[in-house]
Amino acid sequence: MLTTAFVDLPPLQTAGGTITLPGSKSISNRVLLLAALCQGTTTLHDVLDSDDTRVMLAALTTLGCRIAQTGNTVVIEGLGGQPAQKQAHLFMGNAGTAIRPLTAALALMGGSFELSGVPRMHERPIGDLVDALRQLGCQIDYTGKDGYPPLHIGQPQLKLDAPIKVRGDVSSQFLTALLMALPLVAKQAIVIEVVGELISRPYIEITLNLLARFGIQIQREGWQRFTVPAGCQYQTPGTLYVEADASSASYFIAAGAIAKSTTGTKSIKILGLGADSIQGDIRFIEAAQAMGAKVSSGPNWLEVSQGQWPLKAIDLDCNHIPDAAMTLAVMALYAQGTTTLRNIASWRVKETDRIAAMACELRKFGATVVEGADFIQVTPPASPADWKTGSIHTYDDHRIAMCFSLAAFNPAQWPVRIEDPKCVAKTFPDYFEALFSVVQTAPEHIPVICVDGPTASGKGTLAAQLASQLGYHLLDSGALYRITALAAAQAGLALNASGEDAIANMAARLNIAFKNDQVWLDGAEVTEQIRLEATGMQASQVSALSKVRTALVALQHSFRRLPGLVADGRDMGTVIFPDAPLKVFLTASAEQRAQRRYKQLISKGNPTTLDSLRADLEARDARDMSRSASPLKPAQDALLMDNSNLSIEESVNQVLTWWQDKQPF
Ligand SMILES: Nc1ncnc2c1ncn2[C@@H]1O[C@H](COP(=O)(O)OP(=O)(O)OP(=O)(O)O)[C@@H](O)[C@H]1O
Ligand SMILES: Nc1ccn([C@H]2C[C@H](O)[C@@H](COP(=O)(O)O)O2)c(=O)n1
Repeated sequence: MLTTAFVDLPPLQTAGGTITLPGSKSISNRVLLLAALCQGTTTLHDVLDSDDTRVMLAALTTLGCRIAQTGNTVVIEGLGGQPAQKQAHLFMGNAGTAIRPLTAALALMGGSFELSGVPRMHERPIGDLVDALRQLGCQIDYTGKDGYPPLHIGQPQLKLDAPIKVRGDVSSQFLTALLMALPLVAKQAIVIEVVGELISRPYIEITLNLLARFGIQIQREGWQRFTVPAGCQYQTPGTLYVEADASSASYFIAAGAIAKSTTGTKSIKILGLGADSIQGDIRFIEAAQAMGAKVSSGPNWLEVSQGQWPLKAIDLDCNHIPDAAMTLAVMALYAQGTTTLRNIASWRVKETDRIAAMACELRKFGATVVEGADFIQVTPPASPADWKTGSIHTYDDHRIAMCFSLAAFNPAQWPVRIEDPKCVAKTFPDYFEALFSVVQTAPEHIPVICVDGPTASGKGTLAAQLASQLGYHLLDSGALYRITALAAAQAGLALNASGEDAIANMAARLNIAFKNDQVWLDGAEVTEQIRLEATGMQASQVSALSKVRTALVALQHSFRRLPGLVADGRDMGTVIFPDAPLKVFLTASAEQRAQRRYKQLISKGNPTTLDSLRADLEARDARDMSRSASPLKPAQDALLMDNSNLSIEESVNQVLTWWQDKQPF
């Protein structure tokens, strides 16, 4: 997962490949709770691992439920209708799919429970559910603001004869919560009457479908009246597979519709759900098709490619796909004409006020946006020249981060900045990694920051920190020369012109792997070995051989991957990435460098002397600078930085400032 302050998406061009999506949040949290409420053991496969499901799992564990988790498989020993702990404080984060059904279940079972969440959760209404539960005799108090969490739940005095009325026009989760919890107390039939027009009906269908899998057959009259049958009891289905998340699929369906196909790979194939999914957001496919997407499907898969282009504007009631409809709003940027998405009032009470947020962020691209109480209307920029770009504020809302990543396909080829990308952890922690695995762009669009300079100037330290702060890949090109030198020395080759052909041959076929902070050569860990001063000197020797340098070029280019690269070495800016938008030539006095290396080696327990180190590094620099093949020198357009008197933090901040100065946002 990207944990950086922002991620800059380079302009994207094509899409193609196969992706397996994480499990559905709606299904995961429902089945976790149902498995906890019933008697017996349930094994749930492909469960989503995200912030919201962790909130549910933590709450169930606190309530005394025995849960074993291995990867995405969760085995739950049900509580059999009563929590083992009758007193608890449960932190619900910002997980609406956790707090609502848990409130209902705990209020009916009774005890003494505090339910609270993040500040935004305390702004999300729950009053309609509490009102419904109070009709049943549940004891629920607001401990903050009336109508909103946090809540205190006490011991109920249940009266279940009269039909329960619940509002259905603010959130369907209130009805879901009652439907999931009432079987706990259904000694007699219990009737729920929905007041107002029920929104987001497909989510109720998921609830009914999953309840049926757990042995509860709810009787439904239209969308206004639901009966929980007398004497019904949760029964474990034993094993259950969670479908991939249909809302998460919307970003990849949209990418397939917007992007040109990659040559040879015709489309994006999405694994984990098919068009027959039980999730309401699967109907996003129809909306995407109406806009021009070409979609085919089979058991557990979807395949999407560009159909009509430009996309067609639509005017759609989105009540049935409230979450995925946000993706349509970004697709509208690529449509001819004005797209209107209606009946989306529920957006206003989600993770943020999504109508206001979407309007504000879409305007950053030059779109004309009209917003109303329950609709949004998007007219794209008139021509590629009218497109602008921006830094997308994400409001701690995973869907805003994910859907705006699609703006990186803009025809003006602007990069797009997404702030706080880790907010996707709510439902899709590895969203950006997944996106980068199925979208492509020309290498010259992928930014590279080059850091070249002499030995022990701090290149590696600087490059690693830049990469970590920008979420970029890292190329330590010196390590490649060090590994080559080690392999050559181990093979007994002469590290000079007489061994050049053999070493170059070997360099072209190196079997290396970088795993976390470890370096592996031919299945053996060589992390410490390649960092020895002696290996550095040998690396300097083999790096003077031009055939060896040529043999390592393709490998170095292969590190240029989305979303960007920081590369450190001697010839990054001059030879390997001459088109890099930022080249830094880092120096420090020989005295400073010798002292830094001295401290580094002594702290690792490697005895040495300052004088010998200084002599070695000066000899190494002299060879690196004087060789005929790609000598160490600043690129013509490099920015020079002498960090003799700068701290690491100051050096990093200086380069980040230079980098920011080059951005359009
Ligand atoms: N600005 C700085 N101030 C003080 N110490 C620094 C600074 N930058 C780096 N260092 C320290 O100097 C040592 C050498 O840094 P680093 O290994 O990053 O250099 P390098 O240029 O990559 O070396 P080499 O080319 O030999 O791989 C490290 O211990 C690092 O923590
Ligand atoms: N791009 C590069 C990177 C490294 N080398 C050579 C020269 C160095 O002395 C040696 C070890 O590099 P270090 O790990 O100290 O950065 O490898 C090069 O020629 N070109």
